[in-house]
Amino acid sequence: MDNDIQRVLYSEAKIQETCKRLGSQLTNVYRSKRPLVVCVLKGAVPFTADLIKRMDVYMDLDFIDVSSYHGGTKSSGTVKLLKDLDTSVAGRDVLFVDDIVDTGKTLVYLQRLLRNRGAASMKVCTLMDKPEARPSDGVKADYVGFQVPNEFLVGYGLDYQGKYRNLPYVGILKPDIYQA
Ligand SMILES: O=P(O)(O)OC[C@H]1O[C@H](OP(=O)(O)OP(=O)(O)O)[C@H](O)[C@@H]1O
Ligand SMILES: Nc1nc2[nH]cnc2c(=O)[nH]1
Repeated sequence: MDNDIQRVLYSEAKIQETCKRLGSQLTNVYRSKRPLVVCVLKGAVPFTADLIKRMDVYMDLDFIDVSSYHGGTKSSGTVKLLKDLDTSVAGRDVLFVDDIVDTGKTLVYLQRLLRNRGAASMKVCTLMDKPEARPSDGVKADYVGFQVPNEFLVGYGLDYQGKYRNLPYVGILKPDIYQA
């Protein structure tokens, strides 16, 4: 897989350092609460796994699966709910964990869905934020690892046609991979 990567943007060590920083920030925020951590499948799996180990709080963990990217590099614009939570969110302090906020459509969809179910609070922690991909008055993440350039990224959960999620770092693919 390494041969398909043109440039590494965030190394494994840098990502782990960032998980540690975000984890201690979130420990302070949720110290006296018991948050419901919602991992947004599938891309957020590696980040969620590393982040929650750095959060020294009592918490519950659940998973929701939504999708708007269908094998390519562009959002279809329509977010679909593929798997719902198992937990009731009424009165809960919800922390969404995602790998990237890009156009923000996924987040808008998720916040609307859970607001209607009576969550007490909703915050968003994302490893990567691509603010250039949405209007300046668009949705905002509360806790951000890296502000990333407006490019299509892979690795550490992020896929291209289902591949590269298991790379331990985040990078940019060589252009010929898209043409292959
Ligand atoms: O801000 P947006 O433009 O909505 O993009 C962000 C979403 O896109 C990716 O998920 P995707 O829909 O590709 O599903 P996946 O995590 O299963 O790959 C990523 O994991 C985010 O959830
Ligand atoms: N693989 C991948 N998926 C995304 N979903 C939203 N933005 C991205 C991105 O830059 N790369």
